[in-house]
Amino acid sequence: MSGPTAVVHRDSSALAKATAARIATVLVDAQSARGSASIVLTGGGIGVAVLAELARAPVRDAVDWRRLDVWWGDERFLPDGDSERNETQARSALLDHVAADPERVHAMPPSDGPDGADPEYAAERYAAALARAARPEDHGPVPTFDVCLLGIGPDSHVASLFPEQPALYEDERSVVAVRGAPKPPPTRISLTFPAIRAAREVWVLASGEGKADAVRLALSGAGPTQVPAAGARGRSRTLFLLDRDAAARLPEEFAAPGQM
Ligand SMILES: O=C1O[C@H](COP(=O)(O)O)[C@@H](O)[C@H](O)[C@H]1O
Repeated sequence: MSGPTAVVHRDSSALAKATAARIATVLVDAQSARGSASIVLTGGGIGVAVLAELARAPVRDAVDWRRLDVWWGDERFLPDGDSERNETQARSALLDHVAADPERVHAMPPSDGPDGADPEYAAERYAAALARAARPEDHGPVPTFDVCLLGIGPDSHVASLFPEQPALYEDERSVVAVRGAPKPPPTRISLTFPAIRAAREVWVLASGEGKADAVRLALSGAGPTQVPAAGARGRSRTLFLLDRDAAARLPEEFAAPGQM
């Protein structure tokens, strides 16, 4: 796993634009090197803003959207089309505006889907889809995602891995149901740490002063049980992509003069 690097942008708009450009570059590079690319999307304010910027950016035309697998890091377990679903928001921000292959857009099941309102079955279904997509060279039950985007909550949750919850201890399953989440809605589906850590690159996105303490803790050597974002690491690279407000309390070793 790679140690994290922090990159600080002037404000949330610059953060969203720069991250959109980064995504396009990573996807183009992956398609050039391996024929296709894969990305894990996040929900949340800055995560969806990044997708909207990517939809607007001319560089989006450099990506071959049909050779892309789209996965989600977590989902709010709500009916299909609910405006609070991460899938619904990602579709309206980006996926409805590009020529993605519907067969390669792998949304997490909704609460009125084939498993009904049972998030455990829905989590198993998603884990099975990931396992089918994994190839022998992936060495595990999930594909080696090219990039996994994660938001971070003020409580330092990433995906739907909340502090002190049982999902944090999962070391076998790639996807779990989460019940009793402290942030609504209480029922969710989430990738686990082993699935997140299968990604080549993990990017934690944070905007706003309300995230500054969570970012500081995640970069201060805290344990992932108390500070889940501290456990989000990529195989090759881990980036914390921040605006100045979210970076306001960075540990000294991350606060490079050129970034502030
Ligand atoms: O509920 C969720 O929240 C987090 C962070 O959201 P934000 O609006 O505070 O940035 C997000 O990462 C996660 O995917 C989502 O389900």
